[in-house]
Amino acid sequence: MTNSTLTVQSVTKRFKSHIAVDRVSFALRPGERVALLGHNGAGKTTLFKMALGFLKRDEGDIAVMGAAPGSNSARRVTAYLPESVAFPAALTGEEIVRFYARLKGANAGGALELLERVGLEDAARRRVGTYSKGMRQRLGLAQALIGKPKFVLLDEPTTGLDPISRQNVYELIGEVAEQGATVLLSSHALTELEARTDRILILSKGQLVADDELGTLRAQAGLPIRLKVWTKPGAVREVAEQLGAGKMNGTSVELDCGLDDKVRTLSAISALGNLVEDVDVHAPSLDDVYRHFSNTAQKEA
Ligand SMILES: Nc1ncnc2c1ncn2[C@@H]1O[C@H](COP(=O)(O)OP(=O)(O)OP(=O)(O)O)[C@@H](O)[C@H]1O
Repeated sequence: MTNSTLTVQSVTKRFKSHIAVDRVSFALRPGERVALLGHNGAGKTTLFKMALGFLKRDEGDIAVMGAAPGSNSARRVTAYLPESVAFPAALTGEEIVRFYARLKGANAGGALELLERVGLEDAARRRVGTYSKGMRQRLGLAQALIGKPKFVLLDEPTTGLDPISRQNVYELIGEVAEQGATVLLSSHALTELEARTDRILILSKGQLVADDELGTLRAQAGLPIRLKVWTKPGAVREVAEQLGAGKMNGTSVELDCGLDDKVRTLSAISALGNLVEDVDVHAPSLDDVYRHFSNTAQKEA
């Protein structure tokens, strides 16, 4: 546990009689990119606020690199990007990053590089009041990353960003993690997280209902793999019969198989030779995995 960037041990937070976070435990290691997922009101922001020291927990323990959240040593290593960032409209992007660099005792050159890294070099001398929402969000990310933080908390960092900017944000997150920082981000945009995070945490009604790599969660969920077999013209029925498959249309046959059965099924398809033109293999998506764990938790509740 001493090696962890963030340690959360059996943490509970109540608002009057409502339990917002319920006995949650996990630990994050250096260099991990972790997605925190959950329905509206699941407790994600409450957990963030406790890790930042903005809110006191009712039970359990939280430590940021061994220090109490909100303490000087925790604040020195922590960066936070809230879902909506606000900056003084009259200042330019460059003035803002210079200001934060001074505040954090960081090098101004590095801060200006970050401004470039988020694609704001051309707008650096423009007043923030003229920035679009996406530009303000990117400025927020640059500001958060000043001073090479070790623990980076990002609350829906890609909301309001266009596809290229989203890609840039994930590239930057990847670079920061490669340098050893732990990135914990909350998001509802599951598709874009799939290949860009190392670990998934799912909260449901305040409880942590899943915590692992996507591949492991897929295996735990036991969801089927979907295969779509494109056939030679006129061969759909024969291929469907040979594979004992259910669904078919004019040009393709669809079938589901378990993870254990994937190789055997692909061999059976391959044995059909030139009756088959192509095969698409769809592993369960993060959306499917998320739905599985959330629905299971709701049913158990
Ligand atoms: N200050 C507060 N006072 C009372 N209840 C609160 C307070 N803050 C949060 N809650 C409640 O705690 C629960 C968890 O809220 P939280 O904001 O952590 O959810 P979330 O997962 O971040 O949701 P979203 O995806 O909508 O941002 C909700 O039921 C919310 O209404």
